[in-house]
Parts: sequence; C-alpha cells; structure tokens
Amino acid sequence: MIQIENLSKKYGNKVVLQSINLLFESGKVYGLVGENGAGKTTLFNCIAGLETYNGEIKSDLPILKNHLGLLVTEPYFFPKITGKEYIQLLCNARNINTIDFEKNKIFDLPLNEYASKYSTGMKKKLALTAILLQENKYFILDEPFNGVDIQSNIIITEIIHKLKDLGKTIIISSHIFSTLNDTCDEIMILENNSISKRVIKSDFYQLENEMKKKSIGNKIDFLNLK
Ligand SMILES: Nc1ncnc2c1ncn2[C@@H]1O[C@H](COP(=O)(O)OP(=O)(O)OP(=O)(O)O)[C@@H](O)[C@H]1O
Repeated sequence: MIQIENLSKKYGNKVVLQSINLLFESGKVYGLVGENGAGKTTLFNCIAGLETYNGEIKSDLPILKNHLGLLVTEPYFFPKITGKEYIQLLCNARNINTIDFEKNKIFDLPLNEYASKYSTGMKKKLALTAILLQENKYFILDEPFNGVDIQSNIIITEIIHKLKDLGKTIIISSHIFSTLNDTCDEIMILENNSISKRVIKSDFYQLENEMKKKSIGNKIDFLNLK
C-alpha cells in the first residue's frame, strides 16, 4: 500500500496540492482525473520522490522509489543511447538479468537505434518496457494511452489487468474516460488543489454523465453549427 497523509505542494507562492489524503491498496488500479494543470503530474512526482513536499507518503516498503516504476508523459532519453542500452541500464540498476528480454519483448521496437530518435509513441513503449522488466511493485503511469497506436493501447490495457491480478498497485492518469473505465477500480478527481471525489467502478457511468454535462453545458449551442 501507499498512504498519503496531508500532502501539500507549492511552487513559489502557487499552491498546487493542498491536504491530499489517499490510500492506494495492493491489487487495485486507480485513475487520477483532472483538468490540464490540476496537479496530477506533480502528485506523481511527489510519490516517486522526484519533488519535495509537506506531509507524508508511507508505504509497506522501506524505500518506495526502489520498487516504483514511473512512466512519465513524455519520456526523455539521453542522446546516443540505444533502446537496448536504456533497458539494460534500468534493469542493471535493479539487478535484473536482461539476457533474454529481446525474445520476450512486448512491443516491436528498433532496439539497436538511438532512443532519442524514436517517435513519441515508441519512446513511451520503450519506457514502459523498461519499468515492466524492472519487476516493480508499484506503477504510476502518467497518460500511458496517449500517443501510442491502437494495437499498443490494447496491449497496455491487458498489461494493466495482468499487473492487477499479480497484486501490484497501479495509478494511472488519463484524459480519455473510456481508458479509465476499461482499467480502473476507482477514479479520483483532482480539482481546486485537492481530491474532490473518489468514485468506485459501479458509479463510473454516472460520473461520466456528470462530467459530460459539466464540460459541455450549452457550449455547443453557442457555436450555432449549421
Ligand atoms: N517545476 C515547476 N515549477 C513551477 N510550476 C510548476 C512546475 N511544475 C508544474 N508546475 C505548475 O503546477 C501546476 C500543476 O502542473 P501539473 O503538471 O502537475 O498538472 P497536470 O494535472 O499534470 O496537467 P496536464 O493534464 O496538463 O498534464 C501547473 O500550474 C504548472 O504550471
């Protein structure tokens, strides 16, 4: 489990997160939803130990970040590192043997080419492959479905189901409701710097309708489309 207690985060005078309290349990998939700039990535970075914050993040492991795989929205790769070298680097850091990984690779990637030259979707698939091979217990996937092709989206959905079955904890952000519907046990809404709502699977349909109403209102009528 990961327990977040009274977490707050500011950049200068700007409050991004205020008094966040959350519990993430094993074998569950959580979706984090919020408008652009709501603070989703900031919260993920705090959990992954990449940002300072006030409050506490506790887990059942002595050093959470050593068992946590973070897929960032736009993975960055140093120049002159091939896809294969990147995977080897991340796996070596966790003492994971990569000798046979090419036989069992999930995505079809040009692993002998420089990762910095990959397309957006290829970079995401490479970063995801590496954190999966690391045998992490916790996964934070920041917009995992964005920018990857349909086939890979299907694979990613299945991977999330499998990780859940294995008892891992997965936290996903997405701007596409259907992807959360397909994968999550619970959706959390981040707005006005806090978690305003937590919704369980049986209430997703109602949540989607509420969000539709709130987002659209009568904006389309204003367009006076003909
Ligand atoms: N390093 C930083 N320095 C200053 N402000 C930052 C920094 N990182 C993020 N912010 C600000 O914090 C707020 C939250 O940003 P964040 O990236 O967490 O939002 P998000 O919910 O992930 O947005 P999106 O859906 O667009 O990815 C934004 O107002 C952003 O400008």
